[in-house]
Amino acid sequence: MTTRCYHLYRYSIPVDSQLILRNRFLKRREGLLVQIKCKENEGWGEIAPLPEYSWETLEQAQEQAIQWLKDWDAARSRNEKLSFDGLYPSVAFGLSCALAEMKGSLQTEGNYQVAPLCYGDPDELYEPLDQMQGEKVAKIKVGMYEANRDGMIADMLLEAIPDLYLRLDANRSWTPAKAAMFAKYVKPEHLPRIQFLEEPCKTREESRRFAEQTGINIAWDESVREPDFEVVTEPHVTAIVIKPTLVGSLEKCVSLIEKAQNLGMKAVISSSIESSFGLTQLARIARQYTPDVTPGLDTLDLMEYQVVRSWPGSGLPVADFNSGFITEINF
Ligand SMILES: O=C(O)CCC(=O)c1ccccc1C(=O)O
Ligand SMILES: [Mg+2]
Repeated sequence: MTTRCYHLYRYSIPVDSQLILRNRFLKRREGLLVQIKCKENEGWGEIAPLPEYSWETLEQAQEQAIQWLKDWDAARSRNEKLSFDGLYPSVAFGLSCALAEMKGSLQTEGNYQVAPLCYGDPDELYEPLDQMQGEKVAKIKVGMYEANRDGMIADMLLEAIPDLYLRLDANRSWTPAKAAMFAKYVKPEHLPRIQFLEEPCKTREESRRFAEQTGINIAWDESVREPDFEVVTEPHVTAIVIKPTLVGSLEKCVSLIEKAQNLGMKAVISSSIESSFGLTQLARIARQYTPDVTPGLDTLDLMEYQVVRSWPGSGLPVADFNSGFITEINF
């Protein structure tokens, strides 16, 4: 009799009609839930490649996950381990979470105090910021409208809320001239409360120059996933953003976190728009490995349902295994 078993489920839930990823509207968020059981221990993970960001499709991820589970079972019966090397990032992340849960190495408490995310209307921030305990930090997407408007909004919020810290995210959208235009509208005395601006310009070199010229701290996000990236100290680079679904196994994420922490930089655990299932695991990872940093996980409200595990305090309905949104994959 075998002591190991595993199951895969596919979820597909409707999302808020406004959600645009790069060039495309996302109508449903789809992904896999994997369950691994070994004797009386079990662990779960979410594998959810993000369209427009992940290189792998859900079909490719599913096929690879099935193969890995079969190989893992065979390896374990010879008392060997099976590594996550060569797997797609989303697959490595989901499987490594399932193993970590099973082994009890992923703690159960999470950090559900996230940085409220604003896509352009600053009025939406006042209420969540009012509810926030401890460090007041919000994240604003910039680079979608005029750069001077972005600058004015950031400046206005920093002026109106004296204990507010901001994270801004330009997703590499600004030319050096536009980035300079943004900076011009933020009063110098407010600049220290910009914790960081993620990837202001199209290239790392332009972003570095922007930081040097304006004194605004920056963070790497897209760069972290590029093959030549290394965590090193650089002037004005105060953080790296880690999106585990796009980065890879939990072990790989933890190694990046430790490198950043050793160099005095923040490592920010951030969402790739996972379901509540994956987001609650990310909140646990954040609490365990980045206890002093507010994670960037405020994306649950883009969805119309939660998936199986609920986020504390969320009022969204929870889709369970019998809901019709989740189907088992037989293999
Ligand atoms: O980091 C956060 O606070 C929220 C997550 C987020 O912004 C994001 C989510 C999915 C894909 C890309 C991005 C991004 O950082 O641009
Ligand atoms: Mg970003």
